[in-house]
Amino acid sequence: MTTSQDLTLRAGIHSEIGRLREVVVHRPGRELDRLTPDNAAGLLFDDVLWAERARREHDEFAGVMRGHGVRVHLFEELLAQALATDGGRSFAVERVCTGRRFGAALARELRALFLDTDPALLAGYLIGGVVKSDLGTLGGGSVAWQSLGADDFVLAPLPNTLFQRDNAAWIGRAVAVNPMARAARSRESINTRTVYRHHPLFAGAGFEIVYGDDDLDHAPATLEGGDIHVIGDGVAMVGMGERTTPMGMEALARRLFEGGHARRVLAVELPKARSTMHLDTVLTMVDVATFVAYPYFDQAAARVWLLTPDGRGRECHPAGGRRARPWSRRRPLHDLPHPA
Ligand SMILES: NC(=O)NCCC[C@H](N)C(=O)O
Repeated sequence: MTTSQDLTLRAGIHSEIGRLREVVVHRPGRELDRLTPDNAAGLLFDDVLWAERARREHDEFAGVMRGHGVRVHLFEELLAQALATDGGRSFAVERVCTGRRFGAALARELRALFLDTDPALLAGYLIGGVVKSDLGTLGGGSVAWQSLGADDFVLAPLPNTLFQRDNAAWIGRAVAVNPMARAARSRESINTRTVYRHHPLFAGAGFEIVYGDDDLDHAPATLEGGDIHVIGDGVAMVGMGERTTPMGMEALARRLFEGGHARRVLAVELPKARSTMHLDTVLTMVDVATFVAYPYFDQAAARVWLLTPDGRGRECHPAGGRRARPWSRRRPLHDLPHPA
């Protein structure tokens, strides 16, 4: 059960460890059923998941959160509700059905079809993907269509919708709709923007989208929410590694400062490897000055910069030198010394 219809939203994230009141999660859908040994790696999965089991586990998890008084919003429902508005539907359809993605002839037909599709079914298509046989007879003059087999994807599935934290991140009352580093996840932003722009739940929620809510190609200034930790007291920590680049981090920091959403950003360099894909892969904040750390992440070797609203980013060296005295083992991260 979701209460997304209730139009009062307590929106904002002010720390990693405060009380959770509202959460957006995605219940695994058809996109997970569509993972195969052949396409898993391209869709950024190490293996094929047991989708039915994932759904059961998801339902239990959501139930536990509800039991603690958390209002749980299911992303696919939010998307369907946003697509039920005229503005939301045309916003999404225009951006998904482009000539570049499908060729002009098929794009035109898909646009007409999707504008006329039931919102819940369309939300399922936009997340779960579409194979040729889902659509019946289409594409009279389209070579792109004719060249597809019955089981080929017309529209690829987005199985990483599961990782809701990555595509949209809240920092205080600021939202970044993140330009994703991998092509397999880039379409997630269209779905997320559709929800934030067109779902009535967010209409009066008093937040500002500070990054990514446009049709620009932001690469190489990519940014993923798993790299963003809201430490508290106006400080955000951003990992830079395989997915988030220094340019993406700087763009976010500048927008956060301009909007008064943060007073400090700590940028932490991560090894560019899958095992340290995001900051939240290696560090989890569990109390005001306590993190659980991935043991193979060499904290002492990590370079850290402090960015301030004057537009400067300065590397932080703890007293005695970075290697001589690993700050991360002695001080809470939000207590880093100010650079000289
Ligand atoms: N924040 C996270 O832990 N995100 C995990 C993302 C995994 C996903 N398969 C990806 O490669 O993007």
